[in-house]
Amino acid sequence: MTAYQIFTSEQAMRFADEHSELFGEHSKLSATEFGDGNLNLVFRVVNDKGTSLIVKQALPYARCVGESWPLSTDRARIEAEVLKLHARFCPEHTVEVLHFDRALSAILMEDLKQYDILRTALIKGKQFAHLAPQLANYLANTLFYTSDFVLTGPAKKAAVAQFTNPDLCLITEDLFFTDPYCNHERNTIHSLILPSARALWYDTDLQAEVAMLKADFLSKPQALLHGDLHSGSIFINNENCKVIDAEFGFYGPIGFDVGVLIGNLLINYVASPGVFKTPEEQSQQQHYLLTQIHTLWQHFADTFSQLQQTATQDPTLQNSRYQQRFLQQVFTDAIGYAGCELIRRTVGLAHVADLERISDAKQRAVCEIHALTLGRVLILERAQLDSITALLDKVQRTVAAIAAP
Ligand SMILES: Nc1ncnc2c1ncn2[C@@H]1O[C@H](COP(=O)(O)OP(=O)(O)O)[C@@H](O)[C@H]1O
Ligand SMILES: CSC[C@H]1O[C@H](OP(=O)(O)O)[C@H](O)[C@@H]1O
Repeated sequence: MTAYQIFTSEQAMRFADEHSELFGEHSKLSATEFGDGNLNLVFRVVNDKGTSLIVKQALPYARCVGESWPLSTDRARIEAEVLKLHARFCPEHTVEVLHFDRALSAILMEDLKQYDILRTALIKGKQFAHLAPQLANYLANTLFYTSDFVLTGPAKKAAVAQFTNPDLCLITEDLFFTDPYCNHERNTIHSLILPSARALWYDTDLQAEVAMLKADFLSKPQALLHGDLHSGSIFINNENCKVIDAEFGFYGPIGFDVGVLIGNLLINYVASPGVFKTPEEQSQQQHYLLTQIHTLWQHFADTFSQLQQTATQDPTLQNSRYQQRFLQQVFTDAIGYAGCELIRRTVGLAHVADLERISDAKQRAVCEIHALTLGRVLILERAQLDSITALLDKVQRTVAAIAAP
């Protein structure tokens, strides 16, 4: 067993060569580190015929901060095991893991170089009709087949233990639910929105609802979540979507995965006036996003409900009234988590390009205030938003009301 060491390009290349037949013998390999995420090293290893693979290695600290933020490298095991399990239930939309080395905390996986990162595609205004149905499929299958509807009590408890992920869950517990609602040094707040950000620190009604959502995140192990399904964790091209980066995976509330994804589509929605030049382009993009959110929820709910009716193993959970109530609660939870994602990506530590790339500071501030206002409304009013049309109507009305006060 090789002891852990941080890979150089040369070592990443050797790792890929040792664990894949793909390159063949006597291949001339080269490797480049090109990771742009917050946590890990990502290398692309290529041979002289252009065949390539990805090596991802967990550092013993958070890449975006440095050694002052130590982090367990066990996250690489979690990532590899979540991806492999999710691939069992939805292989078409999960990146393929080819090899995992526990000692080196390194994963060898397929290179999705024929795809674009969804966030980049959204910012460029690229539209794909298959985005929502495919991701709904991914969510419904991975979440249903890892839940109590299918697993026996003992199997579920073993799975919860296998995917206990304290370090990465703590990041979400802090960055998602705590920091944005207080004057925390980790926050990054652009000066023009300081009054709106500061209002969050004294908003006890909002803080009470965020506490409810956090308590569920801490104590509702419904299914094996991806745990960080933002638009930088999804690759897309003209035919397909694939999900990567499952290191935040753990057993948590199903609405969290659904909500983070919806939240990211809504971030692009509020950023559209700053990203797109003409009002036509903006409204086309916003229309596209609302249609995708509608399809995402509808397709997710239909697929999940179908699975509940046909594949539930536990006889008690076969009750149809229980199954409908379960799904309705997932929807309510998802709206709340979407609201939290809008807020934390605007004033927390980890910002996103949709808003950050808006070069005009005043325009960016307008979009950021829309994100905070919409996030707050979704968190506070989630229990009243009882259908996807009610949600989308609320999104449009809320943003229009701030745009034209
Ligand atoms: N399988 C892959 N194929 C192609 N590029 C990848 C793959 N996995 C990661 N990347 C690239 O590396 C970047 C960072 O990967 P990610 O898994 O998000 O790292 P982190 O965990 O540090 O956030 C992605 O934005 C993407 O550009
Ligand atoms: C210090 S981690 C901040 C932030 O980064 C993670 O995303 P990613 O690894 O995809 O860049 C996650 O969203 C964390 O909240």
